[in-house]
Amino acid sequence: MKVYEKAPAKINLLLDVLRKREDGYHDVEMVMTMVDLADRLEMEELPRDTIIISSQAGYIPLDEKNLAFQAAKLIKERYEVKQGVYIHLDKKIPVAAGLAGGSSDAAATLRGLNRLWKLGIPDEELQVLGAELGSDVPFCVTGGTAIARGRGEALEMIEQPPQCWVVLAKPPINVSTADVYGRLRASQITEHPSLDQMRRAIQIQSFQGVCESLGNVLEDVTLPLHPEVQQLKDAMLRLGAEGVLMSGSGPTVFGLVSKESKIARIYNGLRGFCKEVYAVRLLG
Ligand SMILES: C[C@](O)(CO)[C@H](O)COP(=O)(O)OP(=O)(O)OC[C@H]1O[C@@H](n2ccc(N)nc2=O)[C@H](O)[C@@H]1O
Ligand SMILES: Nc1ncnc2c1ncn2[C@@H]1O[C@H](COP(=O)(O)OP(=O)(O)OP(=O)(O)O)[C@@H](O)[C@H]1O
Repeated sequence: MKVYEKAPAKINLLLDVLRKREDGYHDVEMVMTMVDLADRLEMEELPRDTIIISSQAGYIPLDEKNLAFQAAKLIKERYEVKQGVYIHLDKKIPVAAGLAGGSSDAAATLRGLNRLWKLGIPDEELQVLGAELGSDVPFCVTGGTAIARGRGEALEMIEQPPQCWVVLAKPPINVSTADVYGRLRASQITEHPSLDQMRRAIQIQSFQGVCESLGNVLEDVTLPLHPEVQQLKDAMLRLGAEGVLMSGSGPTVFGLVSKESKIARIYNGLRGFCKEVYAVRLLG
């Protein structure tokens, strides 16, 4: 038997860091939502007790370092599943981009294997399992739009933001999430984005309000290290995006656009100096 799952990318409309914790993680306040750019996973049961990962993407690990492998191993161990699984990852989300590609693959693996092996695990339990794999995984289990607290695992579901276009552009540089958090001095953050203002803008479905409330304190670390991220933000604004922000720890920048007629200009303008550009919708 085979099951299929879509693993969409996430963006952070807001990312604030409150404090560094004893365990090395940071307490955050984030507003997260999904966009219509997704990896596709195919999962097939194997009679042997083994986990095999394949992918058309040549640049991700296919062994136990792969988050889908780790998710399959975790669910097999916890629920004492003796069968094995073959997982094919059709990667569409850029890797190490700040779009939670690996986390979403892990969450999709948990959902898929729950169905394949008829385990009947409720979403909340999958989220608890997911938190063992990464801070973004619990949100990716259900998707939607959420305020995430704690280290990202404490979720409060909220309504969808007003529908719009999202242009994503990833400059050709690698950014490590651990390195960005490691360089951040939480006590020295002077400007915190307003969660209340973002929540209100979403509540009243104000696109302009959402654009005005975008904020990510990790930009304070990534932008000085990688000036090309700031250049991308400036270019997006110049080309007509109504709100722009770096997603997660970067380096991907997203621009929110209300009118389809503006997309071609922004897309073509960015393609001039950035190979990885996508124009997608928010996942409603
Ligand atoms: C940047 C975001 O992607 C925004 O959604 C997340 O905050 C990070 O989520 P993630 O990639 O799933 O992160 P994890 O795999 O759990 O952690 C990677 C590393 O980032 C740092 N980290 C992560 C989350 C957090 N709240 N505080 C941290 O300090 C830790 O050093 C950790 O070792
Ligand atoms: N299934 C997977 N897909 C992509 N990368 C993976 C996967 N499994 C493990 N990795 C490794 O994880 C690292 C981060 O990749 P990923 O695409 O998840 O980053 P990200 O989008 O920055 O995530 P986040 O936004 O959660 O910080 C890469 O170095 C990659 O080699």
